[in-house]
Amino acid sequence: MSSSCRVVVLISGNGSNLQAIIDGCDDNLNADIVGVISNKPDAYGLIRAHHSEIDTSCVIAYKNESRSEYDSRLLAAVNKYQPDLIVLAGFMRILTDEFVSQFLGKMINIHPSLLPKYTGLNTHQRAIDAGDLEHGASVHFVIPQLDAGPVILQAKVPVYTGDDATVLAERVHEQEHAIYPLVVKWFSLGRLKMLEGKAYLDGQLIGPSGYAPD
Ligand SMILES: Nc1nc2c(c(=O)[nH]1)N[C@@H](CN(C=O)c1ccc(C(=O)N[C@@H](CCC(=O)O)C(=O)O)cc1)CN2
Ligand SMILES: NCC(=O)N[C@@H]1O[C@H](COP(=O)([O-])[O-])[C@@H](O)[C@H]1O
Repeated sequence: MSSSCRVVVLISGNGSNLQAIIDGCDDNLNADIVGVISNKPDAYGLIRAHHSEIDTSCVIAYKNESRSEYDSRLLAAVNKYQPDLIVLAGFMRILTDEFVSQFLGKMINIHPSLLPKYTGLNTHQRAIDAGDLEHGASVHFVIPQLDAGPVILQAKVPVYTGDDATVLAERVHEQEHAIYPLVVKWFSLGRLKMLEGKAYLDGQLIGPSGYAPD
């Protein structure tokens, strides 16, 4: 059996996606979360990690610290774990090109929209305001350009009349918790790769809207 995939998860908040991946790793013996790093000391995801006896650390931004200086400290904290995969799970900082370039093809993110729609923040309200009938989440490889990396897997949810951002977010979260652990499993089994800026599963090119079974 190949050695386990060493996974480091970066968070900023509640950590429900972290929890889904923790739970998923219990079944997927090929992945092992070796560290959780937060930029916020009060992130509930740190509690979740502690409950699962996962090592945690905080990298808190100093006042007047440049983005590059912060990312240098974050890089040192990440590399202590010697990860095979970095998972951004509600990590709410834009990472510098220098940081991202260290982990091309081994860093993924979950974004609460059907990319390429609604990169950035406040995606649920933007979908509601636009009158969209469907919304969702996307798992993608991380590249320097924000939320622009090749999409790996998407999940769609309906948008109902009367939805507010909180209700829609909860509907999206349910789908996030299903797809993110699956993508981590694919990567940990060596099935998922990023080559020349494109995502491949089992050697097959993944389309712009993510993997779609035949
Ligand atoms: N270089 C990259 N960095 C990050 C990516 C990426 O694709 N490339 N994904 C994001 C995750 N993300 C959306 O999925 C995201 C996170 C944060 C922000 C943002 O505007 N952050 C602000 C601070 C906001 C806050 O503190 O609430 C900032 O960093 O100035 C946008 C999108 C992770 N990083
Ligand atoms: N742009 C990044 C972004 O908005 N990510 C979103 O933050 C939430 C984190 O929830 P969690 O802390 O419960 O996993 C998730 O919905 C994720 O899609």
